[in-house]
Amino acid sequence: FWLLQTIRKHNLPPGPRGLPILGYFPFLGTHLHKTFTELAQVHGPIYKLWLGQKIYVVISSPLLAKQIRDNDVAFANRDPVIASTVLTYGANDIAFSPYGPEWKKLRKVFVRELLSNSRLDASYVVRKQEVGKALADVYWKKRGEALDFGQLVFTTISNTILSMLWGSTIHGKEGEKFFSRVRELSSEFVALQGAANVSDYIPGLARFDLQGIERKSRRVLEVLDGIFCTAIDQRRKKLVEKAEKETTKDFLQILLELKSRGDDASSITENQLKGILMDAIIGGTDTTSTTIEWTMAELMQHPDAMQKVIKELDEVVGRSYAVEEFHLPKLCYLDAAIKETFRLHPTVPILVPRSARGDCDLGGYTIPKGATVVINAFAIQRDPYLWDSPLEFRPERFLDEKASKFDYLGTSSQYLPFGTGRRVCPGLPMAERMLKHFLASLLHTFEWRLAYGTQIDLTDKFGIVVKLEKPLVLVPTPRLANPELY
Ligand code: HEM
Repeated sequence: FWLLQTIRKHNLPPGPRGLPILGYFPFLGTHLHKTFTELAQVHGPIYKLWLGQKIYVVISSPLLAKQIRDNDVAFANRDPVIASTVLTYGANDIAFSPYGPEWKKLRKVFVRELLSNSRLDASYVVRKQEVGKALADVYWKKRGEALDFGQLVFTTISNTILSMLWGSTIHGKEGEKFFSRVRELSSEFVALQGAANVSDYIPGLARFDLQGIERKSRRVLEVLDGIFCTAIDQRRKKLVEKAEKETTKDFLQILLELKSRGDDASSITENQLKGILMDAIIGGTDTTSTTIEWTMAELMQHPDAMQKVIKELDEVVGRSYAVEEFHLPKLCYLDAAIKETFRLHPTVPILVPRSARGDCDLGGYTIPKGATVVINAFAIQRDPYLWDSPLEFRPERFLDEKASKFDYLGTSSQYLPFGTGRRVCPGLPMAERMLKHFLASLLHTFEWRLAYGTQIDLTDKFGIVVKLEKPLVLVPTPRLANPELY
């Protein structure tokens, strides 16, 4: 009855038929971004899907994405799946809290206190140290040997983020143990969030938790929470002792200071503090490291483009120096290669779905309150009406003057790897620095070739973050003569 009422009352977009009760759920396939793209070819740039009792509206044109941005507040809610809600302390984080004063406060804290230019300049020392450790490790232990490039990058990026979060809180062997446990759990976290859970679509079944996803999520949360609590306790002790005279505060210290401030405008609860830690670990690690891996795979596949990147590094940095963050603005070809990789392989291809805050109009249709709205960046960024030879890897398309409109803020609705509007990714400045600096360092210090008997395979594997299906196995050979640079 409720369903019929919704259908009758609203001028809903067209869409494919599904099965009774389950809707289109059984037909989604394993690669959601591709299924959504194929459906757009049949049903147009805006269509709806019933998934169980939920309406999904999928957008695949820049014009409609722009309409969403222009009417941003109307689409500024999220509709987290059960796993996301559990794992973020009941959506007490930035990514999943509903649009409103609490979300605004958390986002402001995150952007101003953790990710401002001055904070990021101050934490460069930590990023540089972690990149240095990774390069030294490859140089002394793995040069000339086949290594899993994705694993190297994931470990380094997660260590970098964890060091920025609470690096000076937990030291030595204990720190190493913590880091490796968090790394393992964050992969599980991402898998749970991406799993198709029938409880999300048929709320009446949620209490049975048929696939056990809620139970597993609670287990992962319990372990991560234990780690957070230990880190917080240790950091609190240090604050009380006032034993340290650090010039750089880690993020945890800044967050604890905010928590104890006691004014409503900027103080945060313990759950919100942990929610922010979770966002930085989960939102930042897999996304950034996967982008580095995709860019490397494309460059290995396109030796001409690789040569241009290397030549630029030799000119801008020189073989007697290490890459520093201040070199990054001058590495224009590398920047274009990364932008082109994001276009072809957006790491978060259907972005993080939004939810309509009330009934609203979009493209001549009514989007009912609570409907989930998905922008298919993957489809838009490969649309042959928008891009010349869209399936070709051509960094040059981001070098001419016209290309300057394609920034990472979603200013052009044709290019949206970090989303758009007020919920655009707040981690962007940190992601951009980390990924460019680490990738540039890897390419500057080593020459990479494919391991014997392997080839580049650009097949992707869907999840919230889309990865390479097969590992990229490469052999590094040192390029720089001075061992002190490693
Ligand atoms: C290559 C790296 C990254 C990519 C591709 C990426 C992509 C995205 C996308 C597509 C969204 C959704 C935007 C929208 O709804 O319009 C998002 C949101 C978010 N990202 Fe990122 N991200 C990256 C790195 C990071 C990092 C390093 C952090 C944290 C340190 C981070 C934290 C977040 C948070 C907290 C949100 C939720 C924002 C909100 O709902 O207000 N991300 N990201």
